Amino acid sequence: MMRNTLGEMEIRCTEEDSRRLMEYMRLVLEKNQHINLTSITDPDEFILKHFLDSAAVMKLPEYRAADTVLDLGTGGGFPGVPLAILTPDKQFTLIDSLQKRVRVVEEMCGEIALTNVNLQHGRAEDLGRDQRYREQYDLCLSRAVADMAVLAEYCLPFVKTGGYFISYKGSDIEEELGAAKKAIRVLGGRIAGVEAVNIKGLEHNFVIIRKETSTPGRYPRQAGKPKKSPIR
Ligand SMILES: C[S@@+](CC[C@H](N)C(=O)[O-])C[C@H]1O[C@@H](n2cnc3c(N)ncnc32)[C@H](O)[C@@H]1O
Repeated sequence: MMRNTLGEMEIRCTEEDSRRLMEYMRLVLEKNQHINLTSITDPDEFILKHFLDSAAVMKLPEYRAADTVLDLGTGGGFPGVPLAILTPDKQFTLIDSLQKRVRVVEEMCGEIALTNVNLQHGRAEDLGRDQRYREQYDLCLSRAVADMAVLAEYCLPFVKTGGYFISYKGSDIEEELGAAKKAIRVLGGRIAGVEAVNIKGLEHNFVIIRKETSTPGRYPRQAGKPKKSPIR
């Protein structure tokens, strides 16, 4: 079902890619018994919500154009790991603030011999001020991490001017997006578009933000602050 659906979405998935994705699912479900990586344990649902949903971004030109991709708040490796499997020509950095998850995802990537992924433990607010990460990426992705205004402060500092931040959001985003407009602008971004996707009845939106100007040096604020008092 996975390869057929990816084919319908015009996303290339070789037999080897498919084998690796299935092995990654097996590993996640196995590790999930000891450390919380996902609430989804049914294989069909896992394929839909973790693999197909993650891969849907591949049809966007802003994704295709990127060489370096950051996944902020990757959790069990989503969307970063499936994307790294399906687009081996891109370099991925996967960040999460929970060290145990980072270690396990790193181990699982090793087991499926993924060479285009780097795992980094840390909070967005700290790494976004670190010159090794700040404004180094063509594209930053994030799924299910925070509200849009908070997410803009987590993600935009990592993006090069001229690059993009794409957020995976649900179907109802107007209010959230309206409340994030100021934050996006202040951090150097501009909403370039919202792309609706429907994968086998699963509806969501990609919010596409272009980084127009460099993020002012005072952002991101110290750890905890963006969530506690989002820029409004
Ligand atoms: C609900 S999980 C989503 C995981 C994954 N992106 C997915 O869609 O399945 C949110 C993740 O974001 C991480 N996170 C939350 N705040 C963060 C921050 N400020 N910096 C880095 N990671 C953060 C959490 O540790 C958690 O693993």
